[in-house]
Amino acid sequence: MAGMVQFAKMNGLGNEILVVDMRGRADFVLPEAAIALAGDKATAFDQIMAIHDPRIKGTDAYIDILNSDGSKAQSCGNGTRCVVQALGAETGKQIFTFQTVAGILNAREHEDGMISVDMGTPEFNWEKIPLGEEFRDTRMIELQVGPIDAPVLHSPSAVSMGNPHAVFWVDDDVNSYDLDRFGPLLESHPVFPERANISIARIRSRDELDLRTWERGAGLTRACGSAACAAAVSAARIGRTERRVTVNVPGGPLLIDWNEDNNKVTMTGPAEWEFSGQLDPSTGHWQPDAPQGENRA
Ligand SMILES: N[C@@H](CCC[C@H](N)C(=O)O)C(=O)O
Repeated sequence: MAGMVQFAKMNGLGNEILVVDMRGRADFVLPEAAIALAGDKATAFDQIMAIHDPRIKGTDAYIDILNSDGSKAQSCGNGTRCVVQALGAETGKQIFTFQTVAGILNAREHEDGMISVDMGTPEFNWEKIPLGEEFRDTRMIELQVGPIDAPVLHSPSAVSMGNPHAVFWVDDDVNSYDLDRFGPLLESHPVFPERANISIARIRSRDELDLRTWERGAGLTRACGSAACAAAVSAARIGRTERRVTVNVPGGPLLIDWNEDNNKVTMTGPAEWEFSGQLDPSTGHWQPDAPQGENRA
């Protein structure tokens, strides 16, 4: 299907997002289009959130998520907030239900502009994360970086928030680790058959964490919402924090709240609009919208 579609360049705490309006169409944003858009400085992004017509009753949209390497992702917390802000501005609605390949997501925009997303139920079973070998206890799995007798990073917690995550715990500054170097090696380690998002986390107190993430399919990012959720539930699971924590990512703070029934992780944070345009979902060719006030033919 030919033709341009509308998009908005947005960000969620510096996690670079393209929200692409695919409603009314049967085609998808193709991986080659994603790679072309990611390679252009003006449209460089971490995730594309492609909004499609709802597939099931009671949902507002189906969302297809692509990483900047063209691969698909099951979940994207920061991108979901961007979709809520974009659709909220269009419709005046504040409450949304989306379907993704990982299931149903409920989200709400608050009066102050902050947006909460229910990121669903964390999965700790090794086969479902998935891990490449059996680990009965995924609170700390056997995996290390560096010399066997003095590892630089070791024993990460593993969890799926719809997408696979490994969280390495450190006691010092998360910025002092060369995540640029370890990230790509760990992302594709055989213990993660579907690759994984790799994070380094420092627990500051029972209600605050610092976090940096190397994202599967996107590399180092300024924020990763699902990783913030993964770190928060993992820290609570090993007994080092409460269930409600602030997670400081390079782009700013996210509030994460894991409910007592263990089936809901609510992430709250901002979303920001940058500019809009039209793009071709099969090639990635794009053009900006005329600035407001200019005469559009
Ligand atoms: N930035 C996202 C997570 C993106 C998906 C990830 N790279 C994957 O492939 O699983 C977020 O905010 O959650």
